[in-house]
Amino acid sequence: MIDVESLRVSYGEAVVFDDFETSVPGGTFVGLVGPNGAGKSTLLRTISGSLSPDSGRITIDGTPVETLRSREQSRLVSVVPQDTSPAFSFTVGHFVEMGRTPYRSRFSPPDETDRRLVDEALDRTNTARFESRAIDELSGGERQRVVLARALAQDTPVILLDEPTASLDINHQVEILSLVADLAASGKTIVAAIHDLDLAARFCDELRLLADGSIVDRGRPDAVLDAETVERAFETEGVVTRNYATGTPSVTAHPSDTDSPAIPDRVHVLGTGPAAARVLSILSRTDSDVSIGPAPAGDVAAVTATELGVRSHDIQAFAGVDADGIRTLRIALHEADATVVTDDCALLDDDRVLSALSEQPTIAVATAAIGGDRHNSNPATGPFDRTSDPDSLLETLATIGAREDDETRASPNPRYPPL
Ligand SMILES: Nc1ncnc2c1ncn2[C@@H]1O[C@H](COP(=O)(O)OP(=O)(O)OP(=O)(O)O)[C@@H](O)[C@H]1O
Repeated sequence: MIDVESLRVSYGEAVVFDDFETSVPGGTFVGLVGPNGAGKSTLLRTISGSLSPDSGRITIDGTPVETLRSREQSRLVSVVPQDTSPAFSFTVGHFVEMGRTPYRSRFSPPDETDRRLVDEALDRTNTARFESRAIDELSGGERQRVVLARALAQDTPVILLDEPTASLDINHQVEILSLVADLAASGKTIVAAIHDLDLAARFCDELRLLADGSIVDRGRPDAVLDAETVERAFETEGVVTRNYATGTPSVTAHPSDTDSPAIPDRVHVLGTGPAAARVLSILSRTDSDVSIGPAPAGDVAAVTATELGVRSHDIQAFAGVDADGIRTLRIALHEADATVVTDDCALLDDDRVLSALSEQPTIAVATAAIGGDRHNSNPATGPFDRTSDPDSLLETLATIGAREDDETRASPNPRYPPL
């Protein structure tokens, strides 16, 4: 258990923390997230004892960190720093063995326990094959895993990591964070500064969201990562949805864009699956009133709609659209100023749906590039203009908005310029 009380830390005149408090329960993996300069590294450095606070107290399992001598500290806390470039050229084996220094007298050779812990650490971080190579000849990602191996060999109850996945490829990111989560599950207390919010949400037991030296929110990842809190901390607009593979929150930041084109007030979306979900996510960044449906309940688009607060006309999964569904669709279309349909939408095979759509300004989004299930390339699919790039969708919608101002919707089947 780590306890941080009334902490004040400054670099010269610049105060980073003032009267800062937090705690990390034993055996948990806590992620420090937040914008650049929030104080994540400073907090890690202070907990590890490498930076002295102006005032306040940090205790680990009840022992104040500042009262510990360096060797005692190193038996309690290991650190994987952000910058892992070593000052000297050691072999990987020798470097990892240094993790055992706090337990050995200066000139004694490594004993059986040292050897076993070093081997285990090399094994668990998948770095045993580098054992005899010089550490400064490894890639940044390989070196990062070796530095984690040293921390494992150090065998401390607390491990602090500053951006442990920064230079790792996606496979090793997941591998290392799974390992860190396993270590927490086996009783270690872990605090890691992590920039990638999706990875933090996926692997951490809890988050501390920091901004400007304060905790904006703390708790389980899905409680902390909501759009409003993320916007407040990062000062940018964000959309929080669910990662369907892992079930954990997924955060997409959208820079506040004051130049985004004016689009129609009400936009209806017809489609299912990831492509329609993406369209919803794009539209949810605008001021438009967005609706979707009919979409099968439980479909990724319907679920995303709920998460984004978009109105959804659900139908039972796998059920076709009955007369009631068509009526609902007609009403939704009538209420909307424009409709966006994904071209993999199975309902485009239904003549009643096509006829309803052709009375409206409609844009068909080609979905092959964005996870569409079924590329419907039949030009007879509909009299709609197509956008092949979903990111240009807003511009195309803006042209509809502009035309709507000039023309009435009197002409059926209106044509709009393709992108
Ligand atoms: N050695 C230093 N000397 C002076 N100011 C520093 C020093 N290290 C950090 N700071 C300042 O302290 C504040 C907190 O920095 P810190 O590195 O802890 O933030 P962070 O949340 O880890 O940021 P990042 O996400 O960019 O790594 C920042 O304003 C930073 O400029």
